[in-house]
Amino acid sequence: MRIGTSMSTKRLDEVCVNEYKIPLIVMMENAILSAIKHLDMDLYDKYIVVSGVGNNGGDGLGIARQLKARGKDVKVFVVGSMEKITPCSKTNLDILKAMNISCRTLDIKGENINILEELKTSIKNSDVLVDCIFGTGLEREVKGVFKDIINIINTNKNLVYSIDVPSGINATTGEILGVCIKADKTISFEFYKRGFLKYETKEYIGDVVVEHVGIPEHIIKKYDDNEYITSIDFVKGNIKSKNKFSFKNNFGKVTIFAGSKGFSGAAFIASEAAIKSGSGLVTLVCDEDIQDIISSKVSEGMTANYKEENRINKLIETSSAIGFGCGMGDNKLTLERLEYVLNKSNCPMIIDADGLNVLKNNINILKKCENRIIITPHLGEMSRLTGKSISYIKENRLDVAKEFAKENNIIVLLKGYETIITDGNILYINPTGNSAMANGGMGDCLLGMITSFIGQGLEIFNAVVCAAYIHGYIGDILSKKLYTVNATQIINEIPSIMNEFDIEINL
Ligand SMILES: NC(=O)C1=CN([C@@H]2O[C@H](COP(=O)(O)OP(=O)(O)OC[C@H]3O[C@@H](n4cnc5c(N)ncnc54)[C@H](O)[C@@H]3O)[C@@H](O)[C@H]2O)[C@@H](O)CC1
Ligand SMILES: Nc1ncnc2c1ncn2[C@@H]1O[C@H](COP(=O)(O)OP(=O)(O)O)[C@@H](O)[C@H]1O
Ligand SMILES: [K+]
Repeated sequence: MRIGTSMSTKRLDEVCVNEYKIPLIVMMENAILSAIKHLDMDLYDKYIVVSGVGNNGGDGLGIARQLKARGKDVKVFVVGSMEKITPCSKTNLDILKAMNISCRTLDIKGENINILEELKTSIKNSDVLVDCIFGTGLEREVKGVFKDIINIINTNKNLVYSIDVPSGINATTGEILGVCIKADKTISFEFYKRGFLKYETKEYIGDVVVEHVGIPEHIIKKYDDNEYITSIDFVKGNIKSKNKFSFKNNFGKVTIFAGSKGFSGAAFIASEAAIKSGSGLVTLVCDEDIQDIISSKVSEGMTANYKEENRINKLIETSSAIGFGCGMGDNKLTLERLEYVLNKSNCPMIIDADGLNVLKNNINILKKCENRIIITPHLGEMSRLTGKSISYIKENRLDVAKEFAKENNIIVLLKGYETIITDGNILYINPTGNSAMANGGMGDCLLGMITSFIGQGLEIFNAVVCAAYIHGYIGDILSKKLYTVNATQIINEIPSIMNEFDIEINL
């Protein structure tokens, strides 16, 4: 699914109208027809449509017409200066009038008290309200009669469906411009609006569906912003199939540097996650004093300790991916080890936890490793790395992650609700995962999965996107029956879920 801003919508509209000669009224009618599919017409008969005078309002007027054509009871309220009504909205308003569909207008300069009372009563007597006051064209604080209407809708609430965006939200930034409709469902067009990704907007947008307005795929592709929400089909398309001729060398040899005294769990989880994700060979490098404990638990993996220099050098040279950092300790030795592995390796390297902590003020050591480093910080780690506050990063997650990735020529996976994966140019939002997974070890598990997927030969960026998706997908399945989901429970489910994703097993 594509992510887009108000600007993306505007640019796409202009290109379609000017270059491809698709009249706006045609796209509007497509928008109308795709929106009404979501209005639960089998369940509800009484509708109110509240429209503005922009094209979002035009969508609403067309929806009213289509509802009437399906035998529904529809009342329409139009708010705004009639001299500003857009041509397509005017066309739809004229059709409504000609069809004698009840249509009340609230002019911003007029005395509207009686109509506002009528709106309140109508809401109470209806099943569904369709909100088409503002769409992507909202650009300043909502005031006056617009504000009154939105407050009335929110306080007398029945079921509210917002078209394109809940009226009152800035589609690009997610800022609430004074007041905003609280939608139960938002039926958006072509793009999942970038503003919806701001955590504070979740109470306004409800469930979001993204519908099409009839623009051919190749045109959208040409003008999209390279920002997407990962789809299950994308993941299925990228998972490597095991065919009958495969043997272990086909599935990568990975090395994981993790663990220290008191943190052997992190090393175990990361290695076990890599094994269960399908790596051919997994070796864990750890301190000698925890090697035995881990060896006894990771029966399918190998272990090495830091004293075995030749062996480690060989592992670094021959690995197809290296994971680094979980439970290693935030200290000088970890930094030295990180520099050592960075210098000696050529393969992709995934850095997490203490590997990130020691990078603070030392980010320049990544400079010579162009295009093969993936970092997987949570907000706290990202704050230490960038020197920016957690609240600033939270507010500007997408741009902070993108800029940091671009500046350092790395892939950034910024963890949390709706994890971000970006290389500074392309950005994916991961829609899976939940708060039952917010506990120790989850990040170690993710590191193991990413290392494994890259080691198995998936394209690096796609591997990160797929690992994050499957990690959260398993968490979502487990959380349906478990209050809390632990990393070991995720690990146990990886093989069966991978099997589900590997749809084209070539037997
Ligand atoms: N490609 C697409 O995605 C399509 C989008 N369409 C619809 O078109 C919409 C965009 O239409 P518009 O660009 O006309 O924008 P809107 O319909 O969002 O409205 C903009 C109008 O509101 C006024 N306005 C802005 N801020 C205000 C405020 N704070 N108080 C009072 N008035 C304010 C503006 O002056 C303008 O008249 C989309 O959201 C979508 O619903 C479809 O109709 C056609 C195809
Ligand atoms: N509320 C949430 N919604 C979605 N995913 C979550 C949520 N909380 C945690 N996760 C996922 O769980 C993992 C936790 O990683 P991290 O914070 O590094 O944990 P730890 O360091 O404790 O192992 C991340 O992949 C994160 O995206
Ligand atoms: K709207």
